[in-house]
Amino acid sequence: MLLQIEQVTSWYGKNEALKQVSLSISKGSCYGLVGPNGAGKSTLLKILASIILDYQGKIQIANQPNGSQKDQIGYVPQEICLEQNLSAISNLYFFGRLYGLRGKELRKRAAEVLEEIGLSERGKDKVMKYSGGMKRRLNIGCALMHGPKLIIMDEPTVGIDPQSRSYIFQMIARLKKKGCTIIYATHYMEEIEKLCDGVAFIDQGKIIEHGAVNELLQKHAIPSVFVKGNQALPEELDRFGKVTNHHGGYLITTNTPIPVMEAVLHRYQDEPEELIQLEIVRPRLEDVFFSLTGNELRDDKKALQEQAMGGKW
Ligand SMILES: Nc1ncnc2c1ncn2[C@@H]1O[C@H](COP(=O)(O)OP(=O)(O)OP(=O)(O)O)[C@@H](O)[C@H]1O
Repeated sequence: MLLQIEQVTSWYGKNEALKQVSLSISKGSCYGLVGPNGAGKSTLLKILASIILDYQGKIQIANQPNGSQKDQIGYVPQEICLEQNLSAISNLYFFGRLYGLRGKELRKRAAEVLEEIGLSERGKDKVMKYSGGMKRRLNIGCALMHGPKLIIMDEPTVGIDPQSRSYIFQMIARLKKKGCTIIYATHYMEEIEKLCDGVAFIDQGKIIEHGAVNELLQKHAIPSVFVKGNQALPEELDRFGKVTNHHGGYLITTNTPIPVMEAVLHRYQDEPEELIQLEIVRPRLEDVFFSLTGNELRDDKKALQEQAMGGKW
């Protein structure tokens, strides 16, 4: 394990923002932290990054005594934290100096990071001329200057275009390949499915479930078979699972999709042209969250997506 979080509890005044949070995160993994607004994600990440120092519990990075983790961690805050009047290179120099880099070493590292975030050609431009996506990438770059082994990203894809999102995903894959560990907080389940090996669901300051993404899908969510056609459904399908109307067809929620599909194919064998669609619908992490909490991840999902994408998701 690279990181052990044990029984971490934290307050803002009387508001208990984190309640006995415990997690183990292995080296070289990308670990997702998902939860609705106000769940406690940012608070946990700020504690890990030593921005919030007042908490109860224990945080241990492998081979580091408790409390000396700062240099091992790169923190990408939710808000863009850049000096708009300076160039990308100057911003990188600033963060590099904070971590003790100087002279040749500082310049070399800034050039490497610019390359890594795909901004080498624009390094001398002022940040104010950058698009939202470029600023996000530079925001990440600043956290990479000191070569941390644990990188904490707090919703790094909010407000960016699809190309920059995809670029950030590729960066994360490269960082993982180099052996870095990433903790990635987001509202977007599809990002977790794409990027993460493990995930923790957090709600009202508590971890409500955690584990490998595939295991959680298997444990909590049931696949379905979608059938659309001009024949009535075979009656025996009722015994395989719940049948609901869905998009002009039927959805049979079942742990045994193959016999369901066989029964449907049997029904249509003499008139196959009458069968319009037959497919297994795999469960999504969104379904797992819903089955655990009874809530959608976000009531304001659409609003935030629209804000993020300027209407285009
Ligand atoms: N600076 C603060 N002062 C007082 N309360 C705060 C502060 N920051 C967060 N909180 C409260 O702590 C709880 C956890 O907030 P936190 O920002 O960690 O959640 P989050 O999951 O990151 O939410 P979001 O997705 O909206 O960023 C919420 O009830 C929030 O209102």
